[in-house]
Amino acid sequence: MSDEILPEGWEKRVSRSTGQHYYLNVYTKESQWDTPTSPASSSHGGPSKVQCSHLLVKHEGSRRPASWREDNITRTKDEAIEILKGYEEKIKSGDATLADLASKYSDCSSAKRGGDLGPFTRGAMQKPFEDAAFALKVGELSDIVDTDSGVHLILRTA
Ligand SMILES: O=C(CCc1ccccc1)N[C@H](Cc1nc2ccccc2[nH]1)C(=O)O
Repeated sequence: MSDEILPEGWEKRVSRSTGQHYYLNVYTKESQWDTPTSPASSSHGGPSKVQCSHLLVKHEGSRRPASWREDNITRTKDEAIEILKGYEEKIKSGDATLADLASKYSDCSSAKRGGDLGPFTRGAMQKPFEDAAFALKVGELSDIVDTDSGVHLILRTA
């Protein structure tokens, strides 16, 4: 039936020659006869969509050196990195969670949601952020990631 629910990233197609229906991986454009039972993976076999939370510390060189926390952010990039290293230690030692620290200190509007950015595919975020996020396993914390927005810690949550 054509109203079946398919895992993320698959679409149902009908073969023009045989009328047989098949399934298309929208990321790799590969097709298969069998009904897919898991989300379509990207060409590198990695996930096609991830969900992450992040903690952003902006600095004087940030694209927009302002946030809900501070109208004019003047800290240097080195100072921002040292601050983020402090948060990284607290998270890794179990003294705090990324969500707690992001809600208090992140210079991104996602701070209001504990740093949660929601699910996203490739192409949605700045490339250094995307590459770091898609390389993480679920539950894994990134190293410090540098983007035009500032410096980030990223936690993959799904
Ligand atoms: O771009 C946004 C909003 C991001 C967002 C996405 C989805 C849900 C909620 C927020 N905020 C920027 C700071 C910023 N730069 C980023 C770069 C990559 C990922 C998240 C980022 N956050 C800023 O405030 O300057």
